[in-house]
Amino acid sequence: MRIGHGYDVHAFADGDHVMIGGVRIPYGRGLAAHSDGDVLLHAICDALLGAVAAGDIGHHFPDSDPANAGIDSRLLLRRVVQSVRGTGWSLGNLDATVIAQAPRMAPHVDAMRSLIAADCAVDIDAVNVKATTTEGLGPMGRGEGIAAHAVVLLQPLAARRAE
Ligand SMILES: Nc1ccn([C@@H]2O[C@H](COP(=O)(O)O)[C@@H](O)[C@H]2O)c(=O)n1
Ligand SMILES: C[C@@]1(CO)OP(=O)(O)OP(=O)(O)OC[C@H]1O
Repeated sequence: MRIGHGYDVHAFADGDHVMIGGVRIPYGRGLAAHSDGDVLLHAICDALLGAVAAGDIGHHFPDSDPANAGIDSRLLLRRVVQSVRGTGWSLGNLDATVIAQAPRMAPHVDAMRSLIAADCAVDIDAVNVKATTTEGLGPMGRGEGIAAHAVVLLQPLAARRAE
């Protein structure tokens, strides 16, 4: 087994929606980023890369590369999943936490889980997404941005086939 952790944060900027877990959530602000700013998917990518000691998302998809400008983070996640599988590991399960005072994540959590599970080629039961405010404390509590943590457990590809 291999374990990995990922963390990402993006500041709010002008806009009318945020992309979180592949879901477009209408909101009075957007997230500043080179890509679509999907902080949850970025944290998951980093957790997956961390689990196979392959660095981080910025190493594989630099924000200096125009090809990544405005890119759909689901594409990045699928590429990371392929790369992880190439090393002989596959996702066992993942658990993630979105830290945001607003907008509300709860109505969108099942849609996020479904998209993430599809991109990681696992059952939805292997994917948990939860959200918390910081009760108004700190930068997220002041509504300056959104952060996300993700933890993944990988299993050998052979073990998965044997299940
Ligand atoms: N952006 C958020 C933050 C939290 N939730 C949900 O609200 C519940 C209470 O959150 P706490 O701040 O007290 O941890 C919790 O069940 C969260 O799922 C949310 O939907 N969106
Ligand atoms: C995803 C990338 C690449 O478009 O850019 P951002 O959207 O700015 O996101 P960040 O979390 O800073 O991570 C890595 C980047 O290289």
